[in-house]
Amino acid sequence: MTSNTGTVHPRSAHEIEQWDHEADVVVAGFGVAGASAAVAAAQEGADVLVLERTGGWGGAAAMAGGFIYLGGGTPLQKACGFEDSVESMKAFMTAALGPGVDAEKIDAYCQGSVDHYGWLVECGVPFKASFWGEPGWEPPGDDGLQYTGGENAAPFAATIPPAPRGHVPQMADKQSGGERGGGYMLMKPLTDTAAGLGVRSVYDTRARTLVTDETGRVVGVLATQYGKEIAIRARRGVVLATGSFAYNDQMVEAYAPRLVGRPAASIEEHDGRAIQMAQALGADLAHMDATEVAFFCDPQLFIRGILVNGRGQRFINEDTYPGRVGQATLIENQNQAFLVIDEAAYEEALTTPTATPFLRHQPAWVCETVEELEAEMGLPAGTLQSTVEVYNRHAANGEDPVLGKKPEWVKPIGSPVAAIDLRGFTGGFTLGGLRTSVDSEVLHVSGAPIPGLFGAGRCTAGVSAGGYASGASLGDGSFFGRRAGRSAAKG
Ligand SMILES: Cc1cc2nc3c(=O)[nH]c(=O)nc-3n(C[C@H](O)[C@H](O)[C@H](O)COP(=O)(O)OP(=O)(O)OC[C@H]3O[C@@H](n4cnc5c(N)ncnc54)[C@H](O)[C@@H]3O)c2cc1C
Repeated sequence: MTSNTGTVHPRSAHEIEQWDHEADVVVAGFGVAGASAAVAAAQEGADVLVLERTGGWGGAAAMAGGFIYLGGGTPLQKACGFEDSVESMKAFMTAALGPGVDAEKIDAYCQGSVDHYGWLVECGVPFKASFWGEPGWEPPGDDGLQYTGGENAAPFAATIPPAPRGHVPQMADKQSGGERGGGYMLMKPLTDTAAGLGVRSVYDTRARTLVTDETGRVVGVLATQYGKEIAIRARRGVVLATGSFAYNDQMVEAYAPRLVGRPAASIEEHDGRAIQMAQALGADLAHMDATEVAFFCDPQLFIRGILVNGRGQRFINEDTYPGRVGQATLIENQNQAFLVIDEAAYEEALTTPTATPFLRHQPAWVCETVEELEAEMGLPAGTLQSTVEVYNRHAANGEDPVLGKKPEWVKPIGSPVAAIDLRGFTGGFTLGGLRTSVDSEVLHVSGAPIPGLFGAGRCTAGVSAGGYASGASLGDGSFFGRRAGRSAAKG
C-alpha cells in the first residue's frame, strides 16, 4: 500500500487489504505520554505496540530537565520537610495554570498525585530527597525537589500555603539536558518497564491517518515507514501521544501567534499531526492559545535587580517562577524586558551556583546615574527614574508594595547601575490540543468520546490552560498517559 500518505482524512477499515501489525492497544509516540500509556495498558494485560517516528524512544521528555509536577504530600516532599495538601495543590494549580483550567482534570491530578509518585518509583524512577532552594531554572546538582511555579512568591503565597512540587528524577553525572539529565532518568526506567511488560515498539514509523470501522470507531492507524505506507490494527484502542504543535508554523500562526519563530523546549517532531488526525474525525480542541514561555536569563541574576518593560516600568515580581516572567514579558509586554541592576548586585550574582551560567548576560549599558542610563537605553525621559525612585523608597524599608517581591530580595538600587538588554529573550511550546476527558478519551465536538481514540501529553490540552509551572508537562503527560493506556486497554 503506497497511496495517500499525505492525507489526514480518516480511512475506512474495509479499504485496508492487509494489516502489517496488530495489537490490542496501539500508541503513537514514545515520549512521556506514550511510554506511560504503554506501561499502563500492558499492566492491564493488553498487548501493546508503540509507533515512534524517530529512531528511538524518548521524545522531548528524554531531553527535558525532568521536573514532574507532583504534590499533596508525596514521600519526597515529606522527606525534604515540606507539608502539602491536595487542597493547597488544587488551589494553586487552579489559580496559576488558568484562566479556564479543566477543574475535573485538576481535581483528579491532585487527588492522584501521591499515588502517581508511587507508580513512578515502582517503575524505577529515582528521586533524591534533597531540596534546592535558590533561584534557578533547575538545580545545579542532583537535588530532587524545587519550587517550579512561583508557589512561594506573590501573588499566590499570601493566600495559598506554598509547597515545592517540582520533583526531578535524580540525575547521574549531572549535565543539564545531557544524556543522564532528569528527563532521561524518567524515560529510561519507563521504557525499560514497558519492555519488561512485553510492549513492542517500531521505530522510524510515522503515524499519519486514523482508520475507522463502519460505526465510526477508531480501529487502526496508517503510518509511513521508510517511505512506505503500513497499516496497524488496534483491537481495543489507539492512543495519540505525539507531542505539541510548536513546530507546525501554520498552526502556531493560527492559534498561538506570539510563539511564531520562537519554539523552545520541544522537538521538530512536534508537528501537530495527531491533533489534525483527530480533528479530521470531529475532535474538539481546547486552549490552543496557551503557551509555556521560557525567559532566557539566569534567575540568580534577575532576582537581584528589577525587570522593566519598554516604558521603563516594572511588570512582575522578580522572585517568581521564571516561566511566569517569560509569559509576562512575551504576552503582556511585547517581548520587551530589561534588567536594571547595580554593580554590587551583579557581582554578587556571579558568585552564586546555577544550572544556567550561559544565561548570565553582560550589561549593554553601564552608567553612574539612573537618569543617564534611561537616556542611553532610549527610554522616555523620567520613566525609569520614577520606577527606580519608587522601588528604592520602599526598598529602604525592605518592602515591595507594588509587586510583592519578598523582603529578602528587596534592596535599593545603587550606583554604578547597569541594564541588560533582554528584548526578545523568550521561547516556548504550545500547551493546547485535543480536548480529552478525565479518562483521556478524545472528545468529539459534540462532547461525546470518539470510540476507540485516546490521547495524552502535549497533543492534548492538559492541566495548563494558560499559566504554567515547570513539571506540568511531564506531570500531566505521565498522569493522563497512564489513564489513556488504562482506558484503551478496556476497549
Ligand atoms: C530541554 C527541555 C527541557 C524541558 N524541561 C521540562 C521539565 O523540566 N518539565 C516538564 O514538564 N516539561 C519539560 N519539557 C517539556 C516536555 O519535555 C514535553 O512537553 C513533554 O515531553 C511532552 O510529552 P509528550 O509525550 O506529549 O511528547 P514527547 O515526550 O516529545 O513524545 C512525543 C513522541 O512522539 C513522537 N512522534 C511525533 N510525531 C509522531 C508521529 N506522527 N508518529 C509517531 N511518533 C511521533 C516524537 O518523536 C516523540 O518521541 C522540556 C523540554 C525540553 C526539550
